[in-house]
Amino acid sequence: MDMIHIVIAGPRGNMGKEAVKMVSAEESFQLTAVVDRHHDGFQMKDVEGMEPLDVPIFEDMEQCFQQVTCDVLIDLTSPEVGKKHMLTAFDYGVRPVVGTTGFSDEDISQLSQIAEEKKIGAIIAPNFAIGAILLMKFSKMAAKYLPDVEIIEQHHDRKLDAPSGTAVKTAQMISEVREPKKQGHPDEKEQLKGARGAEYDGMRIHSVRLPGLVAHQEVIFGGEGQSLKLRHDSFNRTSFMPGVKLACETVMGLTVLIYGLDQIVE
Ligand SMILES: NC(=O)C1=CN([C@@H]2O[C@H](COP(=O)(O)OP(=O)(O)OC[C@H]3O[C@@H](n4cnc5c(N)ncnc54)[C@H](O)[C@@H]3O)[C@@H](O)[C@H]2O)C=CC1
Ligand SMILES: O=C(O)C1=N[C@H](C(=O)O)C[C@H](O)C1
Repeated sequence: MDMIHIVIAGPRGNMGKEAVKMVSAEESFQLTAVVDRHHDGFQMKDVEGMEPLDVPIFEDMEQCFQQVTCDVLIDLTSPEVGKKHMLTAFDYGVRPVVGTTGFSDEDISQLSQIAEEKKIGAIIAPNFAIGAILLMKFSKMAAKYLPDVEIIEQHHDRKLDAPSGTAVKTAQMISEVREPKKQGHPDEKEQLKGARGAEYDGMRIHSVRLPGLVAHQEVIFGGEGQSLKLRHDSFNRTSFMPGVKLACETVMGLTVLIYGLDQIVE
């Protein structure tokens, strides 16, 4: 396989740090730069807390793409920043692999349209962990038979977006197979606002935020006299890295945007 030149945005974040380790350890990947909010002009090895690598740091994505070779941009920042980074990547013919969550449906369809027009591959993956992808697929399978479902996602208390990207994607996948349905009693009233969680197409999503958690999701199905619970836990961020690697390899052969690794993991 040809060497894949990679730039990582958000290299000091929880996910970015793991991605730097994974990319720099892979023989067929070369980390050519990182894009950080600070430390423009430094090398990673000169910055405390960064890996001791001879890799340049840029604060500006355009300058980065003008100065280093890049096939794939891995973005692990925030939705506003991630969208801007994707648009810049498309301008420079670079394929984005985006783990950042919190994009709206409009963002995704706008970015898909640009990728299609420019024939540049892109992947937005709300969850890179293989177990979480299987949880989404199993949930879709179960919802055909047990259409009453509630999603409970639990994350660390530094998370900015709620509900999680994974919970939204799970609800979207379930919606593809179940008849539109409003759950619970038709006359139910929330005595305390938010008690029934967020609503997605009649389904309820509950978001828990606590220190000590990483990323966890339960999908609970209810039927007459029975219940089915599907659960996935990420206990650390290394759990996401095989999916990031797979996305970087796969995006090289794409000419459209793929939303969700469920499209790739068959
Ligand atoms: N798809 C997946 O499997 C996963 C996705 N995530 C998502 O990834 C994103 C990042 O998560 P964490 O690493 O936990 O967050 P974090 O807050 O630890 O890291 C985000 C990093 O982005 C950096 N950043 C912000 N603006 C920037 C800019 N303009 N240029 C360069 N860097 C910038 C921040 O300085 C920070 O270091 C979130 O949206 C989260 O939901 C997190 C875990 C797994
Ligand atoms: O912020 C996180 O940590 C995570 N975010 C993603 C999401 O919003 O689904 C993926 C995973 O749950 C971890």
